[in-house]
Amino acid sequence: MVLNPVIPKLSSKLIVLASASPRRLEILRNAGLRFEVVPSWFKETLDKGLFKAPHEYAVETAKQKALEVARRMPFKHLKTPDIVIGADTIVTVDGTILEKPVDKRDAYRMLSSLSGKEHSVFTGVAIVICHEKEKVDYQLIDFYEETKVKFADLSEDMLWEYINSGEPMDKAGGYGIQALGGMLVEYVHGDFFNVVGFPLNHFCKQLDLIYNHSTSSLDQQNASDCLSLHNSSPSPRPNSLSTSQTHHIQQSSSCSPVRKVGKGSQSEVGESSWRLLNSLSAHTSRESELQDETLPQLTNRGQMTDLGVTQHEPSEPKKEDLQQITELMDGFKASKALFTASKLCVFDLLQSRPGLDATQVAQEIKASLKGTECLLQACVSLGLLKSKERTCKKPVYENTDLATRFLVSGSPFALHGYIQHCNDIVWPLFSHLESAVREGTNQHEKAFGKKSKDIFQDTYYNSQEVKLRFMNAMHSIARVTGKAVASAFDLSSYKTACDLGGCTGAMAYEFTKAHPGLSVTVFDLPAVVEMSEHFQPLHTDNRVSFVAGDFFKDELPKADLYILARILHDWPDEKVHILLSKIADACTTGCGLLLSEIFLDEDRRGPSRGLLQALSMSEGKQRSATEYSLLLKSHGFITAHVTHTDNLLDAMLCIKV
Ligand SMILES: C[S@@+](CC[C@H](N)C(=O)[O-])C[C@H]1O[C@@H](n2cnc3c(N)ncnc32)[C@H](O)[C@@H]1O
Repeated sequence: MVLNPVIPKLSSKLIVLASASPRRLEILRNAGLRFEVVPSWFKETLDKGLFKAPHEYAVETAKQKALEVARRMPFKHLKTPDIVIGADTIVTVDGTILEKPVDKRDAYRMLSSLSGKEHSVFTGVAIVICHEKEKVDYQLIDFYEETKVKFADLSEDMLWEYINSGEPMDKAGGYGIQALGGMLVEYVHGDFFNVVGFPLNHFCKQLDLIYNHSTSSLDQQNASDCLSLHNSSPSPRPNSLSTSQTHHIQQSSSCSPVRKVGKGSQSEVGESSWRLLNSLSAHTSRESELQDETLPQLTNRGQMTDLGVTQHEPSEPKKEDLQQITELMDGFKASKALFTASKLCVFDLLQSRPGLDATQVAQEIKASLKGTECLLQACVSLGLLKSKERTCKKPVYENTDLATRFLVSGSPFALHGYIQHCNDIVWPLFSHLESAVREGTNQHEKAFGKKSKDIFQDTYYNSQEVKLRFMNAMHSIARVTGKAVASAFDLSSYKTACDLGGCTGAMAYEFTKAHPGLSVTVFDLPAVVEMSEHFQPLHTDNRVSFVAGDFFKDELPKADLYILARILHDWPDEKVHILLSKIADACTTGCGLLLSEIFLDEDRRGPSRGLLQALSMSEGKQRSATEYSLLLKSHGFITAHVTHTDNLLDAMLCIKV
């Protein structure tokens, strides 16, 4: 087994799979590789027409997926991976590339084009090796594998039975060879795993080449690559990797989708190309962001020895490390300054009257001059306000674009309501965080002087004022996130939807805007529905209606799509099962369930927004996409698509089978 000798060398490395495909995950796990899963946010929208051959498209997509994760992690996850693996599988038949079907009709189109014919399955793989010094450098190895598959003649009945099983939806070419789709296949020529989604054998050969055929450690090797490549034009890879196969080392500053690949048969290891991608460096400090990206990076070669890094005096703390730690220590001060300025309506005031000085602002918000000056200056430092100095006069203030967009209460994306909720509810809970951690219980009694079993009924809807504030908070977040969630999937086959716990209807309105054929019933507690008319948008074509009820107890409105946006994280598994079984009972086969939440990374190391929110949660918990998928699967829903919307919420579309 080629992979085995490599594994010990990889055990200390942070290896990341930039793919949410459970099949790839299983293939690599079964091979004994230890890795984290961080699904790529790269959208598979490259123009296929730009590529001379289909495999070039798959390789480029794999590369962009892996690079997106490699570049995101140092910022979003605050850690740099050692290796990121990206992959993309496509099916080609008669010169057409087939990816994942978007709906049943698309699945039918794909499968009928494969019926009775031989087709090719290509998986492009990219291995990105990251080197973190003052900034992060990347090396890229990419390759692809082709497998030929022949389908039997498929009758209409067979086709539809397979489509209705739900299996085709998240698979390239619309079939899964490892499950029911295996019954459609007459023969396979080449690597079977390649058809499942990952060419394991070719990948192992690549790892072997990288880690076992090096004459020195990879780090050392990479360091010398960095130096030589920074100063030279494209050159062959140094001896350790220059076997009889062809390797291309290029100093590449372009992400051009059309690129040269070594000549050779599809399964030859020599197909891979090596590149040092300086221009794609992720910078770890603000100053380095400002550097000319084309300048060569200085690598202190003197620090490297045969054993790796030499012993040296404890170095001065790095500026960016200090910055990171102080930002964490001061984070609560920044939040509270934002909450206070928002509560005192500073941003609304400066929107209607830009150019006021501190004395005028203090008068208007009825606060002390000293305190107001400090608050305004802090807001300038946080990028929320701009100040203009006037000769011999006091500075005057106005909103930045960020404040105008999100902090002015009348703006379409105003987060004013949510900020007040953070100030009035989340902040007191976090001030008892130590007790929450010690006791493992919610701190409602300490924070608000009363126990809470059901946070909605016992805390949020206890008084009209608190209820409206909570609804305002939900409304503002839904308006910011709603469009991305509503347009994440093709929902054209659904006519009626029910937004369970849809609150003010803000999310429902986004769904009707994004899908002209869809009507949405918002189902929420009576206390909420009675106030919903206060939040209706001015122009509405009445495709949103409201029904009052309790989704744990009452009958759910009939619909062919159910929406659960930011609902399940509030509840423990027992309650989630009660709700899901009610939804499953209301659904017929083919009904959809759209779930929108923050999905935790599978290794639970991020995103920190979700993990921090979990600290103040009472009954509920945050979950990963796989955990949600499994909960839904136990009620007969299979996951068709998962998407990270690049917004505050992720989304998953599941189908009842
Ligand atoms: C966190 S909010 C999410 C609101 C909305 N889905 C969104 O994304 O903006 C949870 C919603 O669930 C509703 N809810 C809580 N318990 C409920 C129950 N037993 N029956 C119906 N709705 C409920 C709340 O009133 C609230 O509107």
